[in-house]
Amino acid sequence: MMLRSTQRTADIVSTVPPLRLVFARAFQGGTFKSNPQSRGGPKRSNDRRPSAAGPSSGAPVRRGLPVSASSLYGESSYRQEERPNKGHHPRTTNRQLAKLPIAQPLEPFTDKARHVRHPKSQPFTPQTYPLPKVTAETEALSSPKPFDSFLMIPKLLDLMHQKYGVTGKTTPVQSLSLNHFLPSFPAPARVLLGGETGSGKTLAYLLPLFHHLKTTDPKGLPANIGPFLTPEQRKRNEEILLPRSIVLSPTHELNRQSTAFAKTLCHHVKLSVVGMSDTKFSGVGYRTGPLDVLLGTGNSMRKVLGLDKEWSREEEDANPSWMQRDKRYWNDDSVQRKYAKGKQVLMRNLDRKAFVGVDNVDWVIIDEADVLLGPDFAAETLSILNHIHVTRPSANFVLVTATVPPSLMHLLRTDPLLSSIPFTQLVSPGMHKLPKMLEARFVPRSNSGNLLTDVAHELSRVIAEDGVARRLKGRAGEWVEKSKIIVFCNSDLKVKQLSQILDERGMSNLAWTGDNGVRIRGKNGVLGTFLLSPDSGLKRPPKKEKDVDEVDPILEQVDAEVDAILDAEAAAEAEADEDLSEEERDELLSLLNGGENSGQGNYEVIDGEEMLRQLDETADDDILTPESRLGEREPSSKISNIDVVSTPSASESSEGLLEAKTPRILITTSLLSRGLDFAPSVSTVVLVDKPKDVLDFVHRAGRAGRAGRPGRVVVFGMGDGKDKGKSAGRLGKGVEEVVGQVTTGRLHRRAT
Ligand SMILES: Nc1ncnc2c1ncn2[C@@H]1O[C@H](COP(=O)(O)OP(=O)(O)OP(=O)(O)O)[C@@H](O)[C@H]1O
Repeated sequence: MMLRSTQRTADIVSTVPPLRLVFARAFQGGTFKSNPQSRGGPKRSNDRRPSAAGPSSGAPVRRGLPVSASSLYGESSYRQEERPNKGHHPRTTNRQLAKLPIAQPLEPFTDKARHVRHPKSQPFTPQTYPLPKVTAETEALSSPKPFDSFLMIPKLLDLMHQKYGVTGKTTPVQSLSLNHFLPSFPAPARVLLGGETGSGKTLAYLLPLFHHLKTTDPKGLPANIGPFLTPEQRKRNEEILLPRSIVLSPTHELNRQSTAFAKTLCHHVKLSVVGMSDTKFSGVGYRTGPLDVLLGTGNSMRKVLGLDKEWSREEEDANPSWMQRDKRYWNDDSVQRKYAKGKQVLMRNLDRKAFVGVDNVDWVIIDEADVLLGPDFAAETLSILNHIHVTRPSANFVLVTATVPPSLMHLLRTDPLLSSIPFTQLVSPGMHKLPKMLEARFVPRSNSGNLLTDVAHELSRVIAEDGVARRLKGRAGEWVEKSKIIVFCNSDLKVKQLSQILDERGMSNLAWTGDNGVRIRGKNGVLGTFLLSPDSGLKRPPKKEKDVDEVDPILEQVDAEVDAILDAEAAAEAEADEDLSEEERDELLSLLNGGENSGQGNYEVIDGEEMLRQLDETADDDILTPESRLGEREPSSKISNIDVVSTPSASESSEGLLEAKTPRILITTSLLSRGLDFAPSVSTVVLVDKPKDVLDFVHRAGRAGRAGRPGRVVVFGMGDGKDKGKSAGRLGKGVEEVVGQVTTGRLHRRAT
């Protein structure tokens, strides 16, 4: 009897994974021994039928079963009628016992053993999901057209004419999007909008969004916004913010830039926009009632929607960023009264941990969808989509991306919500290609072995090269802004190390990492000097024109004042961008030459043409073009009057003089590789470390060469230098071939 009972216990223990684990662990140490043969034998361990041969016929023996184990399952765990012989078992004699095989000791419990018994499921091998073929129809739909070929509202059309001129044309991805959404579209929309970096995807989703928000007939509006509100709706309007559209971005920097751009456009078309510009969400806290567009990162959106249960009031209170911002005003008696109501709303919402209702949401735009629906963020993003879908099943979803990895396509086909309505893929023919005007340059590892010194050296060359080009253009009557460079590293530590090296060389730079103070305060700050201004090309709207749907003017004023203070702080961090004055230059020259009258200096002021001429004389004519000669030259011992090329010895003495200049070099990580629209002055992207994969490469490189402008990407530590100066055409081909097949893994050599 005891034997049968222990047999079953051991069988259960050995086959049901969690139990087996518990028991194996509990009995490790020697008291419990089981015979492994019994598990692999013909009698299936989960087979509850009694053996016809009876309990003693070849049944393995378990010796030393602790009392606790038998009492745990006990005899009562068997129903009486299931027992063989209805519970009457012949007593096992000592002789019978002696004939039974001796139990073999159980193999010690190891991870390996566990792995063998429960092999992990096969790793996910993504299928490849080819992008839609570029057909004659796609070509036609994506061909650039004048903006007035689409039936958008006149105010939007005016804006486009202002920005890109009356002869301006849409980009391919904008044509695809406008053709699909205007004047009407099959609702609810499920659209995947794809185009290469810098191809104008922001407008490709904002134009149809604004058009439809603006043209929706007020009678057809959700009840909370319509003119005839019930008392409940009125109450809800007073309690909570009710956006009609939501735009999600992966980073605060991108969110702030998109918000600034959307606000600029909305000043003209009269739509209300709120961006959760803070790393927390003070911008939303005060506000209630209808709103047209709410922008935020996935995380902040989850918080304001009340989906982030982890978030606590204490955490918010402890955060100095928004508390400082608020206290600055609330400690002032005269304004305190004015904001009492706003404060009340904020505090109440903080307590109930939900600021935003989805009752009116008609549009959800997911920018950089391959990140937000990628392995790291998919769960959070899907929780937002599901939350909205429950209340607003008719909401339109638009996914925007420059790269479509198979994991995204897989999700679109397998996720219950996303697969419920197939996504229409509006993908521009240039998708998965590098921008046409991007030149690639490979810098092999130097023998010195000091990568960061090599990088500093290369940066000097790039600055000198751009300086000469700028000077030559200036002579031809074209004013060109000083060029800027973005350097991507793989770690914050390397960003800081490189920044230090450049500081030591007197090369003013901005190191931007996740823990950057300005970033945490909720501003892009001095980073703004690298970004394209949101209102570039647009006339400023008249001051008195106030947005009709805009929120409380007092709160707007608060925002404006806060912005002014934060801007002033940012400005203090970055002094004005000016050329060296005559005086400064002379001083610098004197320093570099070891003192005014030392007579030992090798430095002089030369202009760009002279620099080119001198370089021409020394360069190897067979290999290099006049432009690339600059790049091949050792750091100059001259100071051009355009840009300063510093050497270590120069930098030591000139440090103080140069550091006040606005940084022309931005050093960062992949944090800034997504979506940000950098100013045309950003001529070059430098990749210090190998990007994580080819997608990462495409996005980093794509910060230059935007909107059809020329740009260059300098890749360190790859190639043998022979690829120098090769155009992006060949490079792009490689990228195109592999980019759609990458989920994770190493960067493909061919793609770089
Ligand atoms: N029709 C157009 N004509 C000329 N320039 C345009 C047009 N549409 C957009 N641009 C410009 O192209 C630049 C890049 O636009 P945008 O930032 O939207 O690119 P993107 O495709 O979103 O890039 P990324 O993939 O890096 O996010 C912007 O400076 C924008 O002003």
